[in-house]
Amino acid sequence: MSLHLEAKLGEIAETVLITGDPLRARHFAKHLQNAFCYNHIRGMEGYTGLYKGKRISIQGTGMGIPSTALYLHELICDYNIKCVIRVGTAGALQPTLKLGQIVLAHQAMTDSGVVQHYHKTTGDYPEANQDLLQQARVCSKESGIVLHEGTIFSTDLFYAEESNRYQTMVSKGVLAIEMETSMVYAMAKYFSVKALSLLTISDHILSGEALAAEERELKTTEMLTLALEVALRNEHK
Ligand SMILES: O=P(O)(O)O[C@H]1O[C@H](CO)[C@@H](O)[C@H]1O
Ligand SMILES: O=c1cc[nH]c(=O)[nH]1
Repeated sequence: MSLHLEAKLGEIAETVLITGDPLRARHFAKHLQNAFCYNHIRGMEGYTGLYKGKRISIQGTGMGIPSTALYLHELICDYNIKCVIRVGTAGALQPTLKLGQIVLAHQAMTDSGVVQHYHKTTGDYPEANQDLLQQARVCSKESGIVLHEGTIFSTDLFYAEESNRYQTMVSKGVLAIEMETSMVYAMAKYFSVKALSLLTISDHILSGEALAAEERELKTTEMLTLALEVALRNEHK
């Protein structure tokens, strides 16, 4: 048991899928066999079950870097997890991206002041684990689920008032914006844990179009399938 998770030692698998919405974790857990809920503290549900015979956990983290960093710290330092795959949603920044498409985040820029606590170098950005990136490409090819690969941006501020806020990101070719990946990649590297982030486009920053809540659940299932296949093939070294 840790401060915010009541799972017994051994109840959380070495590979954990994380997602902002704890109800999405509950929904995703329906894709596992024999899944059980190991955490109810603060309603931040977490489940462990089997996918094609492999133990996998799915944990809600809440929105944003502070909440995600707290759960990820406890998962790594108190429950010894070895691999984390974020399955989240993001806003598209490039006109070529369509609602429901999936982004594979190579690296994540950020405006957060706390990521530097774990990512101490300047001039580069926290990156995905290369083995997991490669596995995601293989799974994408085999399943026919298309991935859009590139840089994303993790922000601390969902709503911002400047009209030109996204201009630089768009012109630099940043694919999408969300609120956690930069810290997930930075912490994972710091603690020698593997990390990958898959993001379903839930809205379009440029056009304002957005998926309805029920559509969002439907569209995120493809991303979940891909994440489970990556998790299945991942070996801990
Ligand atoms: O769908 P999730 O994983 O919550 O991710 C995105 O959605 C939330 C904002 O609506 C932020 O957490 C953002 O990163
Ligand atoms: O952080 C996020 C997540 C989804 N869509 C956005 O526009 N921002």
